[in-house]
Amino acid sequence: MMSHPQSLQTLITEPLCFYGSGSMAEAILRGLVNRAVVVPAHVTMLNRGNKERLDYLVQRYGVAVAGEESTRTAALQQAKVIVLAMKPVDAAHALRQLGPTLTEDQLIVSVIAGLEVGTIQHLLGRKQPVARTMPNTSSSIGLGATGLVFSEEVSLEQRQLVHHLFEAVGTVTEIEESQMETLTGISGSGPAYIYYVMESMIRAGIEGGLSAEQARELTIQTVIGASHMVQQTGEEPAALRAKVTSPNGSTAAAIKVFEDAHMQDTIVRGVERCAERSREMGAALKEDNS
Ligand SMILES: NC(=O)C1=CN([C@@H]2O[C@H](COP(=O)(O)OP(=O)(O)OC[C@H]3O[C@@H](n4cnc5c(N)ncnc54)[C@H](O)[C@@H]3O)[C@@H](O)[C@H]2O)C=CC1
Ligand SMILES: O=C(O)[C@@H]1CCC=N1
Repeated sequence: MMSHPQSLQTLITEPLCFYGSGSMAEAILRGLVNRAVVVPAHVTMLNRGNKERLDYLVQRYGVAVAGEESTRTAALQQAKVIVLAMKPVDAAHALRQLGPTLTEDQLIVSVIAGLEVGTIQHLLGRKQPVARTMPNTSSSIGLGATGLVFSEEVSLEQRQLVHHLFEAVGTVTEIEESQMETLTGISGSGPAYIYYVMESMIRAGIEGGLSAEQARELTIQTVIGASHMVQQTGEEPAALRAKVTSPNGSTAAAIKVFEDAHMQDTIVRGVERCAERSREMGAALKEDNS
């Protein structure tokens, strides 16, 4: 079941700590702050010592930051929810260090691709409550799509809190953990595929003589219109495509070029490869002894 953003947001008052403050952490933070579901002063952002980045986050969002080793430890200890938002390669070391400092009511929310609930608990060295999520960067404008799995240690209140967090920035789909990599291939990485198509359309527009601005605006409106059509009409994309494609017309000519290049199969293979790569990253983390 997919749950949708709520019009009346619940204010999250529990102290949150983003352990890793890069693109994904900022996308979630921006969505939460824009929707006023968190008190920025109750949110602490950590990184490995990039002070400029932390200064920017303070100025832009009014959050608290912890750049020094001592303040980092204190921020992690005080947080009710710790959002793991570092790159997979940095996660094993960070989790091993974090484990011994945790109390049992602290919730770990991971956004890290491939990192399984069992691996998180193994690296922490304890059966901590864990929510494994796969959001995407569209969370920053409230249009994210987040996949979600809970460990059995997560309480009802903690489940609700995680739903509130991610429903504030988009839709939430609770799934089985075995489906997480496929979901990553669709919605976690999916924005990049759409940008890739948009880049190609804009390039073709410019090469055909439109101004860069015209090509960009026409492409944006076309992508917005097409996705809203699928959502609002409830029709299948294939049926909507058929309505655009007059027999022997210009669209049919374009689709023929795509089919000759096996584009659909290529996209399916890309999604499958993304899922496989997430599994590879998860396996590497399982074996990481750093
Ligand atoms: N960018 C995206 O579209 C999505 C990313 N993700 C996941 O989000 C995670 C982060 O990705 P990005 O934000 O793109 O990476 P990023 O490179 O922009 O940010 C990573 C952050 O982690 C910090 N960090 C690393 N090790 C640390 C440590 N030991 N202590 C404190 N801070 C530490 C870095 O300083 C940096 O602030 C990844 O695991 C990725 O799988 C998930 C969904 C979508
Ligand atoms: O490329 C990555 O590894 C992350 C996971 C989903 C989107 N970006």
